[in-house]
Amino acid sequence: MKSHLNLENVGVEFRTARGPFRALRDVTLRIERGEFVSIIGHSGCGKSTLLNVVAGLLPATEGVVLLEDREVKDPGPERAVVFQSHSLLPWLTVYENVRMAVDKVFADGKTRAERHAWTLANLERVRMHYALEKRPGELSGGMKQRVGIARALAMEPKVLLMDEPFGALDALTRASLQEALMEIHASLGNTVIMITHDIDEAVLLSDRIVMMTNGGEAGATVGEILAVDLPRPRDRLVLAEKPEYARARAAVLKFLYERERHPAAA
Ligand SMILES: Nc1ncnc2c1ncn2[C@@H]1O[C@H](COP(=O)(O)OP(=O)(O)OP(=O)(O)O)[C@@H](O)[C@H]1O
Repeated sequence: MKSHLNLENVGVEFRTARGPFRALRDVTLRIERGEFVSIIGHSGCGKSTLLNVVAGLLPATEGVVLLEDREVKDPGPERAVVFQSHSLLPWLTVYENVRMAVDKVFADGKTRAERHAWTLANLERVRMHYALEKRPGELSGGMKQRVGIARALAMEPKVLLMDEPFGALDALTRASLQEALMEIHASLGNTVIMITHDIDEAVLLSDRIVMMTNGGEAGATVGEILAVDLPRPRDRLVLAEKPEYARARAAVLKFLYERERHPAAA
């Protein structure tokens, strides 16, 4: 039986001035509807490349990505992406940035009044409804990320793809956005794939953590997959006391550390 999202033997080779460069090989992943999956691995191992293939922004050289049995070939609103640095349009207000996406996706499906209400509802979800008229230049990094998340959610994506969404934020803002993301995930049940460098973040948020090998000449692939069996809703302070949390954390740390010492290990 196929899963909701299937990556089947995905490989990516880039053409460069110095000849072909193999970034990924043989990545096979099955992700269920509503699952929260983190991707972790050393810098440059191919995490963004993998996410871009799922987003439809980059074609796979080999293999396929199937979402509900349909092959992913192009970007689409059912796979919304949130990047590390926000990608809001600076000349539009907070409201307009989200409304534009809503208008694009629901041009036929919703009336003007419904699109207005939907825009506000998504900004409320990330607690940015009090800053509708501000422009990105007037917002903090955390606020911009909130608007980016609202815009992605407003498209009602089947899959939310996040490339180090909180990487550029201070620890407190990061924690508050992690809380917001957990609430949203609990209420909407989206499938989420998130790249992170932060082991605690991965354990706190994920159902499974996909650990990537470094690749080297041969290209990176899935090394290990760790299931995080911690009950939800999760409270970071309570979790910190749980042996399962410490076990999961140690397993990821061990994987990354061993890859650091033996970079070529598959
Ligand atoms: N367009 C491209 N052309 C050639 N090589 C590329 C291209 N994009 C990425 N690469 C190479 O592919 C490899 C994987 O890059 P990628 O950005 O996916 O890594 P990453 O794991 O997301 O890194 P980081 O954690 O530092 O963001 C790197 O060696 C990178 O230099």
